[in-house]
Amino acid sequence: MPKQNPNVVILSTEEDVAESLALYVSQLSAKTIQEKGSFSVVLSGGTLIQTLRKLTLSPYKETVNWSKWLIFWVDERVVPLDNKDSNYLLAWNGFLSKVPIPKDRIFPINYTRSPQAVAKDYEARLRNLVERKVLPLSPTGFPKFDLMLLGVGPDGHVASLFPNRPQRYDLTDWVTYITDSPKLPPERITFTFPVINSSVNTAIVVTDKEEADAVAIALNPVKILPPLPCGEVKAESLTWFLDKDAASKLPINA
Ligand SMILES: O=C1O[C@H](COP(=O)(O)O)[C@@H](O)[C@H](O)[C@H]1O
Repeated sequence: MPKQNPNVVILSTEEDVAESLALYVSQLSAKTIQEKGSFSVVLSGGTLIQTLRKLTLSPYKETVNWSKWLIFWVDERVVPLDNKDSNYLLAWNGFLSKVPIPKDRIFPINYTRSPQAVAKDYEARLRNLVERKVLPLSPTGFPKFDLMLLGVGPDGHVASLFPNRPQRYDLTDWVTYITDSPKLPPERITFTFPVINSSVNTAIVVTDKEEADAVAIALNPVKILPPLPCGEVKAESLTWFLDKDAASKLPINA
C-alpha cells in the first residue's frame, strides 16, 4: 500500500548522498534477499549512475550478494546499446561492469529502430518474467519491483514521463514509448506510472541546483495542478535523497 508521506533525507554534499545511498541500497539488498531470495532493481539514466559509485567500492563490492540481483531500466533511449546516449551503456560503464551481477540477470532493451516495437518487446519480457514467477504482480496487476532508483530532470520529469506529454497519464500499459521527448534524444521507452508506483521501495536521488524548483514543488504539501511527474511518484516506501543544492528551495531552507 503506498504511503502518503515520503522520507526526505537532506545531506550536505553529493558525496554524502552517494555514501548514504550506498548504505541504503546495500541494507535493502540484504533484507530483501534474506526474505525472498532475490533483489530486483530498476535503474534510471542521468546523474543517478554516478551517485551509485560507492556501491562498486569496498565494503559493498565484497559484501553485497550481487548474484541475486536483477537489473531493469525505468526508461531507455531508443538507440543501439553501444550508443553514447544509451542508459544501458551509462550504467554498464559507471556501475554494472564493476560488480559481479550475472549477465543473464541484466535486462537491457532489445534495440530495433521502432520505439513502439521496443516498448512492446520490453513489456512482453516483463510479462514473461511475471509468468515464470521471477517478478511478482501487484494486486492491481502491474509488476512489483523491489527497488526503483529514479532521477529528476529540471522540468520535473521522472523516467521519460514529461510534464507536457501524454505518456504520464497512461494507466494501462506497463511500458510505453515517446517519439518527441523534450529532452534529447527524442525516441525513448519508459515504464508507466502504474508500474513505477507499484514498487516496494523507491529512492528519488537529486544532487543538483538545477532541479531545486522541481523538488520544492513536488514536496510542497500544497499541490499545483497538474502536478509535476516527480511529485506523482509513490511506493510502499518512498525516500528522497537530496544534497543541499537540490534542497535549497524547500521552505525549511528558505
Ligand atoms: O533523460 C533522462 O533524464 C532523467 C534525469 O536525468 P538527470 O541527469 O537530470 O539526473 C533520468 O532519470 C532518465 O533516466 C533519463 O533518461
